[in-house]
Amino acid sequence: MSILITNIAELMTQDLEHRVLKDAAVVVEGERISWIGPAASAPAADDAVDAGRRALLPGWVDSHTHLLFAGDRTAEFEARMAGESYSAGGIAVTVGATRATSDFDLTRLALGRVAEAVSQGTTYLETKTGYGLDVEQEARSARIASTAADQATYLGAHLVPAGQDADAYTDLVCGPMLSAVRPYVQWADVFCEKGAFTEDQSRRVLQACRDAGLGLRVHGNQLGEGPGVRLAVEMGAASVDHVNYLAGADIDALAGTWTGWDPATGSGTRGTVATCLPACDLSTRQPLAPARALMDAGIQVALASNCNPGTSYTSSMAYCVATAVLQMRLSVHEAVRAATYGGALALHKDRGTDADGQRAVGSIAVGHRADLHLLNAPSATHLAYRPGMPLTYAVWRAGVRQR
Ligand SMILES: N=CN[C@@H](CCC(=O)O)C(=O)O
Ligand SMILES: [Zn+2]
Repeated sequence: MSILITNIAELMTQDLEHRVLKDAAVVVEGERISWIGPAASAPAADDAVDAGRRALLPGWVDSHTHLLFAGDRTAEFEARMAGESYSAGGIAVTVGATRATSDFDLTRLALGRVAEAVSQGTTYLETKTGYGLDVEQEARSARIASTAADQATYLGAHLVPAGQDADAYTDLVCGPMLSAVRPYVQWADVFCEKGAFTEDQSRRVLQACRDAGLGLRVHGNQLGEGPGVRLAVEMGAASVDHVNYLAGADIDALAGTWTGWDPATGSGTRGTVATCLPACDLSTRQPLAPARALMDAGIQVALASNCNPGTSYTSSMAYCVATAVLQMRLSVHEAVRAATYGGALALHKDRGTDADGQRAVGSIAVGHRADLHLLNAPSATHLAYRPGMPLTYAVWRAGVRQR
């Protein structure tokens, strides 16, 4: 079954050549993109969709979410808006509510959040554990995460549960808890921050998870300068996320990880992606991550929602893109790239076509997964020009129309 999407006013491919095509068409065959080019020379297909002179982008790739949670933290948000500052301690409230929720309800909540994200143009997403914090509960969250999201991350090292010794809990995270979640996850993450895990504890977690075959990610430099970014670089993490408080040495260290990668071909060794989370920065009233300076230093940047009940209760990637343009000084093309190709880089899904069956996401190119987002607007510029407007018109995920 093939579908021709034609009459596209602007096709923002986010491919390696950064092509933006006018008056374009795309053919989808099954789950893959089989042709892109000028609408005038498009081949025939089984079915046709008239894009009505709208803009077509890759679906959003949300590389950082925490969707496995129950409960409510409205009061904490209200207190923050009244002047309180965010602290990691609020995580414990969500842990209590999550533990008290049945498998059925936790699954329903997670799937509902994925559906919400997809309805706004997200077509590929990662989600994390981290609100279970004991062996049984983390394994349950990992199992549900593996069915709800495209990729799952183990975040047993999110917070030391009240009353437990931090080093003893770190041993648990590195030992029995890791064994229990291992069948369900591709990645491990650690919250390396004052009030969460120290540099040494974080390194131990990352080493154990790397030895178990997991890829690595780090929550770092969110609430103050600290060792998170440099630890992520030292450990070869795929991404370090938040990156609000950076010293010059942090930027240099991240930039150094990208010297073996060729952006023109997308080949070579990927470095550590700096993942900026603008919705979280606004909700916690932290300074916005310096996305402009990171890009200018040659670092690959991703934008992600960080959807979670504490610091960022939104899965709107369009909101993140608008903020990145309006306040972080990225161009529209750069912001959309960070929210699509950047996320794919952070999740190691930027490569792969027919030959290996891996199917890249986050860019529109032949052989890539047909993850497409048709805006109800003639250009991607409208994402920042009309912030907060419902601009998602149609979404295809792996070739299947979602809305
Ligand atoms: N910073 C650590 N973890 C989450 C927030 C978790 C929470 O407060 O529930 C984040 O990425 O912002
Ligand atoms: Zn997070």
